[in-house]
Amino acid sequence: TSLATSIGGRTFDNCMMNAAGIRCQSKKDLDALIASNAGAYVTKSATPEKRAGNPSPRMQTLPHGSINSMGLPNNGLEYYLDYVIDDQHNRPGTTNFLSVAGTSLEDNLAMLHEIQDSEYDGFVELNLSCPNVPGKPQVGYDFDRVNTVLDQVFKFYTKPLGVKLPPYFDLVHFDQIAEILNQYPLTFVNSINSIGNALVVDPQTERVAIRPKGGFGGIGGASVKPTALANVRGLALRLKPEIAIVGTGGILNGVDVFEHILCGASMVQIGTQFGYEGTKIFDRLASELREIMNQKGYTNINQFRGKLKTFD
Ligand SMILES: O=C(O)c1[nH]c(=O)[nH]c(=O)c1I
Repeated sequence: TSLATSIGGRTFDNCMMNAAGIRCQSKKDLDALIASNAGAYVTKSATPEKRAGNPSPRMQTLPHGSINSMGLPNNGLEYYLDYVIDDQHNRPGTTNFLSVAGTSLEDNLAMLHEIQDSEYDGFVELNLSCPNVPGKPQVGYDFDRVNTVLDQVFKFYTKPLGVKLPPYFDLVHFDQIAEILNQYPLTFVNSINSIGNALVVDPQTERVAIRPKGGFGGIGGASVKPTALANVRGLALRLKPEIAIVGTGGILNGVDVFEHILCGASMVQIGTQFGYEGTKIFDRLASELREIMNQKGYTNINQFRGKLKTFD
C-alpha cells in the first residue's frame, strides 16, 4: 500500500507533512521533521527580518483544537533559505516547502526575488492568510489584492510556487478565488489556514484565553475539519488540473487524511495535532491510513483522490 503522491512533477513517498507554523521554527524542529516519516516539511512562515511575534499567552490548547495569535514569530528568511539550501545539498532529489509571509507586497516581492536568485529548487508556499498580525488584513479575503500579488510575483518568479489560503464560507467566494488562481502558473494551493479571529472565553476567570488582539485568534484542530473539507472540495471542483491541492485542517487520524484526499487533496498537512503529538504522529497516521486503504482495497492514493460521491 503506497502513500506516495506527486505535485508539480516532484514525488513524495508519503503524502503527509507538517503545517507551517507548528514545530518548524528552528533548525532543531526541522531536523526532527527530516528524521521523521513525514513526506516533506514546510518551514515557519518567514518575514525578511527576524520577528519576535505577539506577546504571550498567544496560543491555547482546547478540547477540540487550538487558538493562536502567534503574530508571525520567525527567524527571518535567510535562516530558512540557508536551511533548505543546505538540506537540498545533503539530500538531493527531495523536495520541501519554504513558507513566506511578508506583511506587505514589497516584503513578499523582495523575499521572492531573493529566493528566485538563490540556488533553492524546492517549493515556495506564499502565505496569503496570516490572521494575527495586528492591523494587517488577511490578503486572501481581498480578491483584487490576490490578483495584484500574483500578477507581480509571476512577472519574475519561475520556480514552483503555491499559495496558502484562508477558509472561505460562500460558494461564490470559491468561484471568485478560483477564477483568479486559474489565471496563474501555480503549482499548488494549500487550503485552509486557521479560521481567523475567533474568540475563546474562560467562564471561570471571565477572561479571554490569549493576550494579543483582545483574545481574537485563529482556530485549528478538529472543529475546523468540515470547513477545511469544504474548501478542499470547493477548490478541487474549480481549479484547473495543473494546480494541485494541499489539504490542511482538522486532521487527527488516518480517516481524516482519507477524507481530505477523497475531497481532492494530493498532499495533507497536519498542524494542531502534530503540535500535541510530535513527529511520531506521522507513523500513526500512516498505519491508520494504510489500514483504511487495505479494508477498501486501495493500493495507492490516486485510486480515490477526488472521488467523493454526492447523492446525484
Ligand atoms: O500567528 C501566526 O504566526 C500565524 N498563525 C496562524 O494560525 N496562521 C498563520 O498563517 C500565521 I503567520
